[in-house]
Amino acid sequence: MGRTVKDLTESSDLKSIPSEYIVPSHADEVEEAQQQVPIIDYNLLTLGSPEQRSKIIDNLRSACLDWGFFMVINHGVPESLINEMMNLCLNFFDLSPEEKSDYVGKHVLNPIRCGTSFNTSVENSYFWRDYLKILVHPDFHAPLKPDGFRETSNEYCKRTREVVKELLKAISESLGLEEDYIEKALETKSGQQILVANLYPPCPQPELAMGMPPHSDHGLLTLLAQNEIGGLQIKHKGKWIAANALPNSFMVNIGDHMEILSNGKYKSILHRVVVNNKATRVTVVTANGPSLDAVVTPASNLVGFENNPPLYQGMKYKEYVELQESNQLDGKSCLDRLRI
Ligand SMILES: O=C(O)CCC(=O)C(=O)O
Ligand SMILES: [Fe+2]
Repeated sequence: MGRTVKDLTESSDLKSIPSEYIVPSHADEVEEAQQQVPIIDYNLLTLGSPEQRSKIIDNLRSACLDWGFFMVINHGVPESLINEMMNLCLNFFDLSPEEKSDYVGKHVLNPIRCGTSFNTSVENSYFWRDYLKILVHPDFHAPLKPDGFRETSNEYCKRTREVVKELLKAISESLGLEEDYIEKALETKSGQQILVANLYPPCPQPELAMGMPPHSDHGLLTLLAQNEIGGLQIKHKGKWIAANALPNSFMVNIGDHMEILSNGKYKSILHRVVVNNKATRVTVVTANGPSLDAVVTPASNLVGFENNPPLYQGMKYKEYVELQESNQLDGKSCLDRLRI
C-alpha cells in the first residue's frame, strides 16, 4: 500500500485530488431521503407482546422485500459503547505508519488488516477511503494499539452479534421458516463476524472521487453505525437515495447470502459512499455471516419443483469471501457467478 487517504489529506494543503482517485462520473440523480428507509423497533421485537412481535416481523418482511435496508432503533447497545468504539477506530487511524505496518498489505483472510481503497493490488483507480478490517468471530482478534481497543471491540462485537441473532430469528420467521432455521442451517453460532472501520477524510473534489463504489455485501446482515456525517446511498427502485440514519440507530442491510438462502426473495442491495469537502465521515461496520465452512444454498422449504427452482448454486462461504475480497469491488458480480 502507498499512502493512505488520511496521509494524503494531512500532508499538504490539497486543492485537487491525484489522478488515481478520479473515478468515472457518479453525479447521477440522487433523491434526498424523500422516502424513508424502514424503521424496525428492536425493543418491541424482542420484549413486546406476541402481537407486537408479529407486527414487527411483518414490518421486517416488507423492509426486506421492498428495500433490503432498514434502520434498527432501540437496539439496546449503549450509545456510549458505540461512541467509544468509533473513537478507538479514529485513534487506530491516527497511529504512525510503523505502528500499523504489521497489518498492511495482508492476504484477505488475515485476521487484521488495514489499507486504503478496497484492494489496491488489483485496482486502476482508488476510492477515497481508508479501512481497518478485523476478524472477531469465531476467533477474536484485536490490534495491540490503541489502548482499550481489545476490550471495547470485544464488547461491541458481542453486543452486535446478539442483535444479529435476534434479527436472524425474526427474518427466519418472516420467510415462513422455523425461528432457528438460519442459525442451524448456516451454523451461525460459529459464524464469521468481521469488524470494519471506514474513514472518509474530506475531499477537495468530492464530485470526482468516490468513498466506496456500488456493491453488495457478502454474508447475512451488515450493521452500520456512523458519525454525524452522511454519505451512504442505496439503490432503491432504480434510484440512488441518501440513507441518513437516525441518531443511535444501526443501518442494517441484507447480504448476498441472505439472498441465496431466501432463493432471491430478499435481495442484497447495491450501496455506495460519496464523499464531501467539509468533514470526515467514519463508520463502524460489523459484517455478519455464516460459518466459513457452511455451503450456502437456497432453503429447501423455499424451493419447489417446476414453478420455483433453486436460483443459486451452493458455494462454501470461505471461498465466496476470498473471491469477493481479492477482486475489484464491483456491484453484485460475485453473486452473479452463482446464479443458475
Ligand atoms: O461506510 C459506509 O457508509 C458503508 C460501508 C460499506 O458499505 C461496507 O463497509 O461494506
Ligand atoms: Fe457495504
